[in-house]
Amino acid sequence: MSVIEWKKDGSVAVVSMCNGSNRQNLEFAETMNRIFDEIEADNDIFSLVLTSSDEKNFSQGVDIEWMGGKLAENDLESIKAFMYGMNRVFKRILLMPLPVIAAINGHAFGNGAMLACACDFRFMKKDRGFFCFPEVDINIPFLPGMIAFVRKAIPEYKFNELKLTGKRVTALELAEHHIIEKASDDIDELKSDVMEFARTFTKKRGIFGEHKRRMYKSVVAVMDEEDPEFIDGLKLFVEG
Ligand SMILES: C/C=C/C(=O)SCCNC(=O)CCNC(=O)[C@H](O)C(C)(C)COP(=O)(O)OP(=O)(O)OC[C@H]1O[C@@H](n2cnc3c(N)ncnc32)[C@H](O)[C@@H]1OP(=O)(O)O
Repeated sequence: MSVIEWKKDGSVAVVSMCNGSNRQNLEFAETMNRIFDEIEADNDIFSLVLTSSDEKNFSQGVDIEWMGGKLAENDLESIKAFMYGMNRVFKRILLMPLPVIAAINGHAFGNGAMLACACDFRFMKKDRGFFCFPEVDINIPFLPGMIAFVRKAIPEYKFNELKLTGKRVTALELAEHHIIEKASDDIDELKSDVMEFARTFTKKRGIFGEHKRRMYKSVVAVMDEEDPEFIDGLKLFVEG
């Protein structure tokens, strides 16, 4: 079974991460990029909802165990392919010529939280699930490109707090700072809120894509120009 699946619901593509905690590894990145190819090729799709079928998790971020295994095998190329693959996922969301809406149905940690931040809009349910950047506690620095695109989703004062404390927050706190459109009561309300919002979009791809290209030009430049130094040099952890 695939780690990510998608289906069409009218003009909306619903992409569901379906591998439990949805840890991100090379297979995750390659599958997401393949699904984006399929969605972009279908001109009857006007919005994309990104969610997970798991009861508890949206995505818990990087698959640290997979990465540790690749390091132990000295398979550094797979790690680099994963990092570039995820950057491609983030960049494609930033530039996709249709709205990408995250339905955060559970825990969104690290790269999982970042995945939601790359999206144009976010909704989250409030009864269970935390949003968190734990990197400060697990010795993982953000890539420069990550810092650049998270800033478009989170006000600077709040990003400063979340990034430097590593605190876990719920949908209610995210809604207070307009990081999400709405804190939905439960999974059923989340689904209906997100689908109702997604269906309001029937914008032409040309103009929608051009808006996003101009808005995120400087973010994409950071990803293209500054990230390779850290990925190619595998400067992914900080000691001490
Ligand atoms: C550059 C990028 C780097 C990376 O990506 S690095 C990887 C980063 N990822 C991580 O570090 C993830 C690591 N994973 C974890 O730490 C844990 O795997 C989780 C915290 C994600 C989940 O832990 P669990 O114990 O399975 O969580 P629960 O059972 O869902 O919740 C624990 C308690 O918290 C309550 N709770 C959860 N959400 C809410 C909410 N929104 N409002 C109020 N309470 C909530 C629950 O009910 C429960 O409580 P009760 O223990 O009493 O049953």
